[in-house]
Amino acid sequence: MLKTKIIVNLKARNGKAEKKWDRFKSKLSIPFEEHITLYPGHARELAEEFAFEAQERAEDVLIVAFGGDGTVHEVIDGIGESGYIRIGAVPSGSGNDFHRGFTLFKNPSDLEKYVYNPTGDAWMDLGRFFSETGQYMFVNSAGIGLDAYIAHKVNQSSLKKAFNSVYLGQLTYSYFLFQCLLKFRPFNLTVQTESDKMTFANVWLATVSNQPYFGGGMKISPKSEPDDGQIELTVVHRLSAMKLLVMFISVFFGMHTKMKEVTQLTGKSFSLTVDEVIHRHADGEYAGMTIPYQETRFEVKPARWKLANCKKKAGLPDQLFNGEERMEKMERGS
Ligand SMILES: Nc1ncnc2c1ncn2[C@@H]1O[C@H](COP(=O)(O)OP(=O)(O)OP(=O)(O)O)[C@@H](O)[C@H]1O
Repeated sequence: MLKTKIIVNLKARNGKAEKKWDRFKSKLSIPFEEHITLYPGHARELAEEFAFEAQERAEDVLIVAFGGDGTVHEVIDGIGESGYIRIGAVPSGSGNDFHRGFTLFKNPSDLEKYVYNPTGDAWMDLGRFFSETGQYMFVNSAGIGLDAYIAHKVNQSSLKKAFNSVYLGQLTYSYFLFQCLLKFRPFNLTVQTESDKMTFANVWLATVSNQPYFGGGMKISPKSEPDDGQIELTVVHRLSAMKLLVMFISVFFGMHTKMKEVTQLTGKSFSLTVDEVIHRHADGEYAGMTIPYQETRFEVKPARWKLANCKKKAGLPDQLFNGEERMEKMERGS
């Protein structure tokens, strides 16, 4: 039976995760370790420690992130590139975009079945970005502009709690969209791809996606596949505040891609340079501000973490090689 460690953020969904955890735990009959996070960043530290232990013991371990996107982000950041760790998740946050883009454990019995018979694991890509002010990773998406500004306001606000208390957590982002729209000033953007350089005027947001969803269920990047070794850049530019609102509504259905003001590119890296001080985010968490005319380089790291219980066909044949061999193969480009 696979060793199982569950990292639980009781503070997720403004504390509502606690009740869910009590119910979930009471129905589990497999042996597992429970690790409650005590402060922001604790999930990352725990995951790092578990990955280190697994490496030392050459032992496969399942780490389940019980929380929202922030908790999953920390856990995946913490494990580094360990080939011994499989990541699972139980959606218990407000937005839960991770859980829309990746397979998860919907209930205790899903988890138990997997632990008795751990099949269907698949290597998933990781996004990273680098700038003068720091280095960040992302599992779902990262970006510059209005989306980052909204994410920052949402995370700071006590209204998130109010929405969560009436089970409308995923509407928080939409609510703040209206507010931030009035304050935010579009910027100019230069994008350097692997083969091309392009400029965009009056940009509202530039988002880099590893999976389709962001902002609590908006399908911003319908083509994104988290195991294809590529990332997608979405640039929303040259449109009025009113049309931007229409675009955000159409995003829920993935229809915005037909608008001429929405440009989508696929690649392995994108260097973005803006002419203003603009908010950035990584998986919906504040990730510093841009420095005007200094680039932020986004890139994909293919097959860097292993998703448990993956229901879709994996991009890489996981069964064929272990973590170290996998890294060697990738470095050799095979
Ligand atoms: N004991 C704790 N006290 C305070 N904050 C914590 C604690 N444990 C974890 N956190 C922080 O809680 C934050 C929010 O968690 P998480 O993102 O999982 O839930 P959420 O915000 O409700 O969901 P989502 O991100 O899906 O909208 C994370 O940034 C995490 O670092």
